[in-house]
Amino acid sequence: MAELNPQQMAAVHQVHGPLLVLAGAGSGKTRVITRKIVHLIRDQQVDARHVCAVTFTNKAAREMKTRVAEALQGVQTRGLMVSTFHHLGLQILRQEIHRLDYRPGFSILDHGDSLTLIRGLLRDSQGAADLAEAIQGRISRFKNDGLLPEEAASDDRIGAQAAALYPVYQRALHACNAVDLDDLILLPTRLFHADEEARLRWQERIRYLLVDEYQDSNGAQYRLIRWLLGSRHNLTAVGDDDQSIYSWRGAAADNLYRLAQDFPDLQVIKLEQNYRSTGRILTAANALIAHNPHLFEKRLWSSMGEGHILRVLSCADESDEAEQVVNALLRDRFQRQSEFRDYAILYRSNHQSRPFEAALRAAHVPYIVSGGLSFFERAEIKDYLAYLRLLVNPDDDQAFLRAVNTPRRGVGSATLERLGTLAKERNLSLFAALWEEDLELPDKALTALRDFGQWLNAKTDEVAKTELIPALRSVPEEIGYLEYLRNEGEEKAAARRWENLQELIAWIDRLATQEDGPQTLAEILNRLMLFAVLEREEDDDRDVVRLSTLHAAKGLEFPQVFLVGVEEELLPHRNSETPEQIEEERRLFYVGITRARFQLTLSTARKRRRYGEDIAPEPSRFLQEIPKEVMDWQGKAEEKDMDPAAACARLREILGTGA
Ligand SMILES: Nc1ncnc2c1ncn2[C@@H]1O[C@H](COP(=O)(O)OP(=O)(O)OP(=O)(O)O)[C@@H](O)[C@H]1O
Ligand SMILES: [Mg+2]
Repeated sequence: MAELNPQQMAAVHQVHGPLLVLAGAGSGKTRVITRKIVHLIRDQQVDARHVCAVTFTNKAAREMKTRVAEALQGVQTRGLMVSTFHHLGLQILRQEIHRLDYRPGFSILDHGDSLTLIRGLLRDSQGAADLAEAIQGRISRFKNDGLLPEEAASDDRIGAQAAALYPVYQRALHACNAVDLDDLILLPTRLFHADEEARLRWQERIRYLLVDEYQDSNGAQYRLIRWLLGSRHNLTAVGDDDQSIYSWRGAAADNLYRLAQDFPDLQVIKLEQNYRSTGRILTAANALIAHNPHLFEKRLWSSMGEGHILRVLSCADESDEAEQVVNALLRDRFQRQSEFRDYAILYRSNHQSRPFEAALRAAHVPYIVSGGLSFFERAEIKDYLAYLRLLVNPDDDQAFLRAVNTPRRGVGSATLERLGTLAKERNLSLFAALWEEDLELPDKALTALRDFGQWLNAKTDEVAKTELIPALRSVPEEIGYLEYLRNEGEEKAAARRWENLQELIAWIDRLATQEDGPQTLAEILNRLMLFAVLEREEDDDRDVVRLSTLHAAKGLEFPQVFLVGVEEELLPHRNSETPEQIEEERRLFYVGITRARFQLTLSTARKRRRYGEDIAPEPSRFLQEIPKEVMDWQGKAEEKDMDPAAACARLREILGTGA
């Protein structure tokens, strides 16, 4: 247990009862969790299958597993659970979902599929189409707050509509044996509420529960924690109220207070030494966050020396900003002989990555965008996954609708409507309805539909009885997908999309051959859908610069951080109006600053294009909250616009026209 300070040590050694470690960024909270897992298994001889740790991202889970395995060196860790809340929920549902009257092999709907479903339901009750998204958000919010369909209520109009639709939506999901992302947490809580046997089984299994980034857990997750703890109360929660950045997703720092209320014997440990960042970075972070209300005063200190001064690049416009940042990065890398992976470029909103990607590409710098447009949002990937989903769960109506006409099989919308009506009348899935004897359709359409159904049946058989990967590999060929792609677009685009598909299949192959990886198609698909809806699997080993939103950077650290677009409207985001929203934006900035270990560079632009217009943004108000003496503004002097006559003369000079 080397390399733990006395407070960390105390947190690791307090094995029984509820414990909250409440501490600022970089103070070693995540390390406490990792070391505690090791302590439980190695020193306390707890069987690894009784230990469960919850992290905020899959990436963090992978990292933690690796660290634990390194420290345990060969000690048995089979059954150890380290995963996100969603993954934990999925694990529970995989074993128990039949007890909630779903069939095994259920589908997980992504955001888009769930929206389509809601649109369909709204059409029946004549709502405007653009309402669907608002309603989806509100239903998701109910679920995140831990509310069951019968518990949801709201005073405002859209909320009331959402509360009314929630049970209908839930029945529709159930009818196609599907769950949405929020259900991965909510359904286990419903199960544990109603089913004592299942509850006892899981309480017996998970005897030690450790939760990282606790401040961002939501109401549903809190319920799940409570159920899992049972009467043992062996909870280690670590968090930082100053890093709570998901209140829009129903996460409530309230969960911090709730712990104190619900567990009178709660122990609280504070950590104050920061092991990540140099002094000036911490001075900036401390001063900034002091502008927010606090649970208690946290003054982080570091023994790493004062370090570099914070650079602020004042840039002409967004492409200048990208160029300056990439130049600074390359210069720095050359001087320090460091690696690309030491650098991160962080921003508030996804769209801000574009100029940086362009500049990095131009400079031949390898990079990866996290939290960006996912591989899984591509049409060819969704098409193929729709087929796989049907092979596992033919009643997945969303997948059916996608697959039945991709590639086209001559099944028109009139046919599908007929089928849909019959399915609804009889409470059947679309797939089940197509075998109904009195399905009245023109011969050609009926044959096309049933041919498709028969192909699906035969393929499902093949998947069950023969080797999995070859059976999956032949799907695109059997359905004529390459020709379809060629008819859809140019040859080059078709080739690229075909390649994406091959990449996916190769990945599935890798997943299936991994030791303790998923084995059946249902398991593989569940795993893929989790990546697809939550985050992309990332190739962590590559030496690349990381581009990331501030949200997706939580918990990570980098020697060099560029935090770009530190302007009003961007950070704080222009949708933030209330004092509470501004506080959340400040926390987001705090999270960004505290990712940096040795050097932090901030940047602003004097001109930006927005909605086709040039605007002149102001530097973020947050910059004024950072003490001047730790900041060095660069390039501010060139701020003056050139006067037009001088510019003209200069141009003539360059062109050598003299006219
Ligand atoms: N006692 C210690 N001695 C030396 N280094 C430590 C110690 N504790 C933590 N560290 C290192 O400090 C860095 C920050 O630790 P960690 O990521 O656990 O902090 P955290 O509190 O989880 O931060 P965040 O709030 O950003 O999630 C890591 O590089 C970690 O290895
Ligand atoms: Mg952490």
